[in-house]
Amino acid sequence: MAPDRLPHEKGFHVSWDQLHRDARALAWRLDGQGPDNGAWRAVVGITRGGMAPAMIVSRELDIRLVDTISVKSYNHQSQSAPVIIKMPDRDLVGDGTGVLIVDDLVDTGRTLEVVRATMPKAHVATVYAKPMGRPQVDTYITEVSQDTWIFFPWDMALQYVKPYRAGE
Ligand SMILES: O=P(O)(O)OC[C@H]1O[C@H](OP(=O)(O)OP(=O)(O)O)[C@H](O)[C@@H]1O
Ligand SMILES: O=c1[nH]c(=O)c2nc[nH]c2[nH]1
Ligand SMILES: [Mg+2]
Repeated sequence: MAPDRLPHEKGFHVSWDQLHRDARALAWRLDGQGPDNGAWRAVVGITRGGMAPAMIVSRELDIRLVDTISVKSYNHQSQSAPVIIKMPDRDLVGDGTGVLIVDDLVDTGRTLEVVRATMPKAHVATVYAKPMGRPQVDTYITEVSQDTWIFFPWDMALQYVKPYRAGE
């Protein structure tokens, strides 16, 4: 008998193509929503996962001022307290007015809590969101359940999979 469940049923696997489409959708949602006649001043990507969507958003919205904030917290799937190990240029971001902070996803919201505290007036956008972290995000595209692990294309490789009904 075939198993009731596919392997990784609670895994959400994102291809480069899917990420590109979802990050573009995020950009289009943010278009015209900035505080200066709809414009955004700068993008700050949260390293490392936020760098790919930050690049796509800044490209779509023609934002040339792009910086990063580096946060370390997860080691594989276990999290410790997030620590900021590199700040963006303070003269560029100020209190965050007109700044778009971009990350690939919010899970518990701990990373964004720490980042928000450094730029309280910034707008926070992620491509994916889990319910616990949603209050930390102003704009996101796709929500997945809390017990789903999102697998990003930079963490995966194409490989052979056995047929669903493998011969005994
Ligand atoms: O909402 P949270 O529970 O804080 O988790 C979300 C953060 O975790 C991941 O980053 P990670 O710390 O794995 O680092 P990376 O981006 O360098 O891979 C992800 O890219 C988010 O930044
Ligand atoms: O690749 C990842 N997928 C996730 O679902 C996740 N949650 C926190 N950090 C994460 N990293
Ligand atoms: Mg990250």
